[in-house]
Amino acid sequence: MTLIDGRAISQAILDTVSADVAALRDAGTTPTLAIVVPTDDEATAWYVRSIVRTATKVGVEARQIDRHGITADELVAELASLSSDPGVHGIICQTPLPKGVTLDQVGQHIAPAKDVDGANPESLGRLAAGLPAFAPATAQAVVEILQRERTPLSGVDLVVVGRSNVVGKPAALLLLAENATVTVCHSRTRDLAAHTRRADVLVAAVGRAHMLGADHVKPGAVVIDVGTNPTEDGGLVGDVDTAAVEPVAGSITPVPGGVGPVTTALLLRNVVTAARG
Ligand SMILES: Nc1nc(=O)c2c([nH]1)NC[C@@H]1CN(c3ccc(C(=O)N[C@@H](CCC(=O)O)C(=O)O)cc3)C=[N+]21
Repeated sequence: MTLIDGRAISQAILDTVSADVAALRDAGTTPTLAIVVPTDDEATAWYVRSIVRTATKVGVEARQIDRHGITADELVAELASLSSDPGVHGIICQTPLPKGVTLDQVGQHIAPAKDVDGANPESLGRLAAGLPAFAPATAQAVVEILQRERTPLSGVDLVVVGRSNVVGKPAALLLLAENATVTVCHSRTRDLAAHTRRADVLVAAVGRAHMLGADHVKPGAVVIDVGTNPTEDGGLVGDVDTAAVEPVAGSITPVPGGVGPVTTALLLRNVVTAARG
C-alpha cells in the first residue's frame, strides 16, 4: 500500500506556478486573486489563510475581502464589481454562504474568465460540453493526482461517491473526459459497496467522516479521499477509514496531506491561467 504524497505533488505544481508568475510579473502583470469571505466559519478561515500564505509564496497577490453575514444582493454586487475590475484576474467566493444564500444564486455573477474555482453554473456546463472552462480546484486535484501517479484512466472502472456541484459532479465530468468508465454513486444508491468494490479507482467525495471502509474497496484499487471532516479534537479526517482500507487498497491519499494541498496549488495555477488571458 502506497500513501500518495499530496504535499509533494502540491510543491511540484507550485514550482511551475512560481516560474509562470515571475514571467507574468516581468511582462508587467501581477496575477491577482480576490477571495470573498462571506462567513466567519473556522474551517473556511483556515483555508483562506492557507490560500493567502501559499499565494504570497509564489508571488500571486491575494486580496481578501471579508464580508461576514453579507446579503445575497450585496454579494451579487461585490462579485459583479470584481468581475469588471481589470486588476483582478481570479475570483473565489468561499463557502459556506450566509443563511438563505446559495452558490447557484451568486456564482453566475462571477465572470467565467475569472471563475478560478468553477462556481459559475456556466463553467460546469462548458465542462460538460468539453469546452475550455475552469473546474472547481478540488475536482481538478482528483484528476491531477491520478495523472501524476500515472494511474491508467482510459477504460478503467471508476466510481465517484458524491454528486455535489463543487466536487463529485465536475470530477466525474473531468474523469469521463479521460475516458474512464465513470459511475456516480450518492445517498440514494442501493448497495453502495457492490458498486465501489468493482472500482479500479475510487473517489470519495461525500463529506462524511470514515464512511467508506475495507468492504467498499477492491483489492489493489487507487483511492482518492476528498473528504476534509473536522473532528472534535480539532483534527481532520477523510471520508475513507484509511487505517481499515490500507491493507486492501493499492494506494490512497491521506487526510491531511492528500487532496487538500493540491487543491490550493491548482487554484493558484488557475489564477495564472486567468491572468494570461
Ligand atoms: N469556494 C470554496 N472552494 C473550496 O475549495 C472550499 C471552500 N469554498 N470552502 C472551504 C472548503 C475547505 N477546503 C479545503 C482545502 C484545502 C484543505 C487543506 O489543504 N487541508 C490540509 C490540512 C489542514 C489541517 O491539517 O488542518 C490537508 O488536507 O493537508 C482543507 C480544506 C476547500 N474549500
